[in-house]
Amino acid sequence: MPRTVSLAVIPGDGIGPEVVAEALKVLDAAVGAAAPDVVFDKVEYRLGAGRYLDDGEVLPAAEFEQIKSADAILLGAVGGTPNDPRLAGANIERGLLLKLRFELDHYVNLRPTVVYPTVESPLRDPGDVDFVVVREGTEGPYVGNGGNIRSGTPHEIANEVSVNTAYGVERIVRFAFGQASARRGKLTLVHKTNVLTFAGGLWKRTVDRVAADFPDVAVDYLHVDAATIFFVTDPARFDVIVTDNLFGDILTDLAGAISGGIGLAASGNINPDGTFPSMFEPVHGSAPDIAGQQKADPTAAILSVALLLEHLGLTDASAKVSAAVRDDIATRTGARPTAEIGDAISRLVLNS
Ligand SMILES: NC(=O)c1ccc[n+]([C@@H]2O[C@H](COP(=O)([O-])OP(=O)(O)OC[C@H]3O[C@@H](n4cnc5c(N)ncnc54)[C@H](O)[C@@H]3O)[C@@H](O)[C@H]2O)c1
Ligand SMILES: CC(C)[C@H](C(=O)O)[C@@H](O)C(=O)O
Ligand SMILES: [Mg+2]
Repeated sequence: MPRTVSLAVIPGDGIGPEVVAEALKVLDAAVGAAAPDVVFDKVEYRLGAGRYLDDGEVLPAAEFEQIKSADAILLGAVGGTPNDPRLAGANIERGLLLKLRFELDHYVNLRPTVVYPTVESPLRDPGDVDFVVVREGTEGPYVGNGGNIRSGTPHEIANEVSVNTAYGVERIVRFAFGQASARRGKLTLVHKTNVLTFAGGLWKRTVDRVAADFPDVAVDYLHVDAATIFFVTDPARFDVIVTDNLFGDILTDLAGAISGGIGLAASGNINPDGTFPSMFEPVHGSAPDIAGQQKADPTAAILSVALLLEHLGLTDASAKVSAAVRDDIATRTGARPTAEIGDAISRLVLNS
């Protein structure tokens, strides 16, 4: 009996559909080559800013229920041009993307960074860079715990309060220790404990306590501002970084930039207990400035497929995708259209 995997596909807006088309090409190639007994049953959902502008819907309940029952989700990118007034009432990011992450309890936002030896990194000599940011995905300043008074007046007061629970911090910290233990045994907590003493204190105490269960892991701490220095001057020092939702968001765009471009940065929004489907997506957004021009690098979406395959236990297929990306990057000389990159990586997968 073939195994069937139901995959919800949300191409989204801007470059989202362009990069997802290439990611699916590579997925099909990898599954054909390394997991021929697995059938991917893909269902596409047209969600995002474009859909909202068409019919006013952000995430209809019926579609959400279907997505929730899938085995996994592949997402391109959602959102329009930043600050487009037509989207002000919708808040696609919160109403769609964050709703999926929160409702599907994607408390692990896993964002790996590798600087491939031949890649054009803006760093002159990045060294052997291979780290993973374990970003908390369901708490922090992202929860919408805020409000304002006297809106629009010179006396407006706006609050956006970060929520950090002992339960939420402990589960992400434990996951990060597990990752470090399986990798090179080094965990760096990144926070801002010198100023955010309440939230930072909880994170620091949790790391110190959980450390006792992982004697094989060496623990380090950096304030987030200092961490940005080391991302540029010595990124090879990192193995696993654990941090909150907002710091993790910012650090992983920087990680993408140092690794040779945001078009290379993949991510997994993971529900480790498997109660809900995990969601895989590039770190980048819908890039309205280059949309529709075949200028987007689909590698981040393709590497997100590698994370998806690994999550589903299809490790050979996942390894083929990662190896094909590595080989493609090794021969890159200049800009290529989006589809050409997807075709080249698919060929490498099939020939491996
Ligand atoms: N996961 C998501 O769906 C997601 C993530 C980030 C931003 N967004 C949304 O996307 C929209 C645009 O956001 P932004 O401009 O801040 O960030 P962005 O990541 O879309 O773009 C930032 C810069 O990176 C470039 N870039 C991004 N992806 C690229 C790729 N694959 N290849 C080559 N260049 C690439 C863009 O051209 C742009 O110059 C906003 O609506 C934002 O909210 C969505
Ligand atoms: C679009 C936005 C809500 C999202 C985030 O902040 O998490 C994005 O920047 C990301 O990194 O996935
Ligand atoms: Mg981001």
